[in-house]
Amino acid sequence: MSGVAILGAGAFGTALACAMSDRVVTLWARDREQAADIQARRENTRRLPGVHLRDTVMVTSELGDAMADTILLALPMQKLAGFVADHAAMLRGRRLVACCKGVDLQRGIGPAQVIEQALPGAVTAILTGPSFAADIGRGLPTALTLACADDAAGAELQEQLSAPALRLYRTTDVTGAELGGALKNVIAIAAGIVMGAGMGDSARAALMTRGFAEMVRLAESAGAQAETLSGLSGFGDLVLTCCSDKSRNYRYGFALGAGTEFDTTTTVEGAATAHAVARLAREKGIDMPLTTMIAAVIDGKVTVDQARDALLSRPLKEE
Ligand SMILES: NC(=O)C1=CN([C@@H]2O[C@H](COP(=O)(O)OP(=O)(O)OC[C@H]3O[C@@H](n4cnc5c(N)ncnc54)[C@H](OP(=O)(O)O)[C@@H]3O)[C@@H](O)[C@H]2O)C=CC1
Ligand SMILES: O=C(CO)COP(=O)(O)O
Repeated sequence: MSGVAILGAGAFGTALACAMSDRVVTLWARDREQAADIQARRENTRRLPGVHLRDTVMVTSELGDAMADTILLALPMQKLAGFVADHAAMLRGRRLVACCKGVDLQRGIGPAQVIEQALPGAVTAILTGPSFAADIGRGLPTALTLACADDAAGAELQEQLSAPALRLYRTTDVTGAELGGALKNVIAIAAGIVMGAGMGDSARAALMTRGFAEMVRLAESAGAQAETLSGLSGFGDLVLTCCSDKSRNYRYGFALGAGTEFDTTTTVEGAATAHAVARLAREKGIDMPLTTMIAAVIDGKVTVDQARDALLSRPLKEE
């Protein structure tokens, strides 16, 4: 057994399958009809329409047929714990690369720890960084971070998962990489709110900068290195997601700011993560005013105007 399998045929899993289709790669969808449809049409019309899958991408709904030595888990963050617990026997002994961005709401931990709790001793890694599925799927150049605490295993994964248009950088700072990816989604919601409410580009730049300060503060308190947050998985993804309406987190925030409807079935990782992180910040005594305010706006506990006024009237301080 060798090779790569991607579990989760959402937008990102499908895009990664496209990027790695210079070799045979397996894509697993939980829905039998959807798997058959993607396999026959060579297109995931539900999650990534308009992107063609080469014949080297094998699509299946049989999990047993999607087992390889390296497994990419491309599921929403809040579904990861249940999935790895349900399929622990099948996943044991494989290298597991989490591709999701977020903090588990119930457990207050990131994807690597979620996997390690279900599968103690597993080789786990994180694949994260600035990358819209639509861009990757179209073969546009993308650079991502591959984080693995075991540097030798990380180097092997870096070689194995790099592809012609997908350039992977490596780090052993798993906590920094996963917190960068998780927290930038919360700030992207905030950036969307700012733009949706018409507060302007300058306000967005201020918010991104102060949001980045919060990201570094929390990550350092969790043992991460500040430089990791300045890399692709933190700063890189923050810029991408706060400045593009291709981002679902940004679009969700925009709808909150503009007071318009938003499709609640859309995957918006920053919403649950805002609550998980606001709780962590409270417990650890870390000052995270933006994240805390975003969680309150999402819950409808404060309005966008109240949030703006409260943030602007905080005591003046050094930068
Ligand atoms: N889209 C993007 O541009 C990027 C996304 N990511 C990250 O990738 C992760 C996945 O996002 P994305 O692919 O976009 O999300 P999508 O909403 O496009 O797809 C989610 C996928 O997960 C499947 N799924 C949901 N719940 C379960 C479950 N319990 N068991 C098995 N499969 C399940 C869905 O299946 P079904 O269709 O049957 O509901 C669907 O295939 C997120 O953490 C996101 O932050 C990272 C970088 C870029
Ligand atoms: O993480 C992403 C880009 O790097 C995708 O962002 P959204 O989940 O907000 O669409």
